[in-house]
Amino acid sequence: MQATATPILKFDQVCKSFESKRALSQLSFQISAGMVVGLLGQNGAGKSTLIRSALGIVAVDSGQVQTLGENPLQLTSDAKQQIGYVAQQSFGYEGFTVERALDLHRSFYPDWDIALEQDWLQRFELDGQQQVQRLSIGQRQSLALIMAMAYRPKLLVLDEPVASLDPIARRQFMADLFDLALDSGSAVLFSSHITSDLERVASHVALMRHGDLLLFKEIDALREEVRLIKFEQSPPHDLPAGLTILKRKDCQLLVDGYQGQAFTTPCQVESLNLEQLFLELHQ
Ligand SMILES: Nc1ncnc2c1ncn2[C@@H]1O[C@H](COP(=O)(O)OP(=O)(O)OP(=O)(O)O)[C@@H](O)[C@H]1O
Repeated sequence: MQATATPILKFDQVCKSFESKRALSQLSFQISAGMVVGLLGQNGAGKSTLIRSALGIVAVDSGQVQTLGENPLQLTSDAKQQIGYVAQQSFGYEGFTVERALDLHRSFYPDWDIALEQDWLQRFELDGQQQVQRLSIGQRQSLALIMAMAYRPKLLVLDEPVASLDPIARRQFMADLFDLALDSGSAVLFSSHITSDLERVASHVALMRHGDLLLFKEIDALREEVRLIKFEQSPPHDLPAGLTILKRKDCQLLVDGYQGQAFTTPCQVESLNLEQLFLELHQ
């Protein structure tokens, strides 16, 4: 996938603590148009704080965040019109039917794509006459997704968007996310605990632990370059050039930057899928 050079979201050395608790630690990364970035990390790793900082819901302590080239705490209405956001907890519109809720929501966005809205209503099998408060949690989440996507925002931010969706809706939604990013020149940032979804649709993965960004990497490059090296004895001190150690445990090293380098001591080199990588990093 080609990503243009101008970053849609940029974090530079960003730190954020809540009282003495560190939520973000020296975070730096950039997201450009066409990128679908999956944010992965344990509970409390800092994913929501990162997302909220990007949207100006949370003020960072130090470093710089730029969202669509602006300070997220002072976004212009023009920039706000180009951001779509679905939070972990669902939204209001109680007392409205689905149709009336969409009518109201649509009125805020001049670039609303009615065909896209209708298409998604059908895919999620949402009934326009249904009262919002009678929708199941998954159906509400589906409606929230339509509301965040139908104006084809330049930046779409989703905090665990599919956790409440059934596997069919989830698969469909994740596939469409990718298409949307490609078609509309959008960037997508989403958090998920479902590594298989993330592996299937994300172009990049951002892996967080205790507020640190351990890895921000293209999925294909991750498959190629992250390896678990199992040595017969303690790992040697002088490793081949180009390797970055992600984790050291007993006779094992988890490394990034593997390109077929040869080791001087006997070892076994194993590739990992995303779930295995996640487990290795957290064991
Ligand atoms: N408003 C807040 N006040 C105090 N502490 C907070 C606040 N928001 C987040 N934290 C703390 O910051 C850390 C990161 O939380 P965050 O919600 O960003 O994690 P997360 O990766 O999104 O977790 P989860 O997967 O459970 O949603 C946690 O230790 C959390 O307790």
